[in-house]
Amino acid sequence: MDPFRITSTKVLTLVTVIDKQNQRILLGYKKRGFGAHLWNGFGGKVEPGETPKEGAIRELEEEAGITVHPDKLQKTGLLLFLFENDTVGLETHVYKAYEYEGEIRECDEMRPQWFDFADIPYSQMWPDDETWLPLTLKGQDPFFGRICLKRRPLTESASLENGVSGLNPSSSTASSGSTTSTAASAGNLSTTMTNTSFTADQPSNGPFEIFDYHLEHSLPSAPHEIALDGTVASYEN
Ligand SMILES: Nc1nc2c([nH]c(=O)n2[C@H]2C[C@H](O)[C@@H](COP(=O)(O)OP(=O)(O)OP(=O)(O)O)O2)c(=O)[nH]1
Repeated sequence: MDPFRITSTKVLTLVTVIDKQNQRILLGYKKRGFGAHLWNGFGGKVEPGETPKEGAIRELEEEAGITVHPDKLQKTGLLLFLFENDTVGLETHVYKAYEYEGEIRECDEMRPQWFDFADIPYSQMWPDDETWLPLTLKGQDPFFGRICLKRRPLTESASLENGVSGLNPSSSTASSGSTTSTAASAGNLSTTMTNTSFTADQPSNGPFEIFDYHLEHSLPSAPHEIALDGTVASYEN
């Protein structure tokens, strides 16, 4: 049985705010919850009745204190995070914004900070970010990614105990997304990697490591459908 086979998805959002002029990106240090102690974009679960874009705008406001007009929020990708032996996939709608309104502020969940493109703290981010965030920054988007994550070996996780909380990704509640048995779309294959392990001196990017990933640059049109093997049949903007 495929340990990355899913039976349902949860819909999440993730927003990166980019200051093009100064070549920097706004990230937030997650203080608690899923992915705690990692730097990440802003986002979370899409609530019932919300579109992913509406959810993304709400989460950005809640977590960073700033507002982005819907027309200024661009879809940069759709990432499907699959966790070993977890039948719930995280269907994550990824957006970017070059303009915002309001004052950036810290909240009890996130501490925002600007990072120069040259100093993005990948070693303290989810391990897959290094595979797709550069595509956003270089404008090589939108993209679709299927990312399979597995827990790091216990010895490594144990040494991370005080660093990153490794919650069961599907243990929290969220609105449910699509589940279908539709066949996969093809798209332009760009990258595939298997069994990447991290050395002891790069341990800080969370309790998970990449087992395998696939990124492609061509996206089918709406509405998307996630297949049980984690591939996507079409795409929603
Ligand atoms: N960059 C990156 N982000 C990820 C990965 N996996 C993953 O779930 N995320 C993002 C998507 C979401 O923005 C966030 C997890 O959402 P969440 O539902 O736990 O968010 P939350 O703790 O803020 O909860 P809530 O506000 O929705 O209640 O982490 C990943 O591998 N890389």
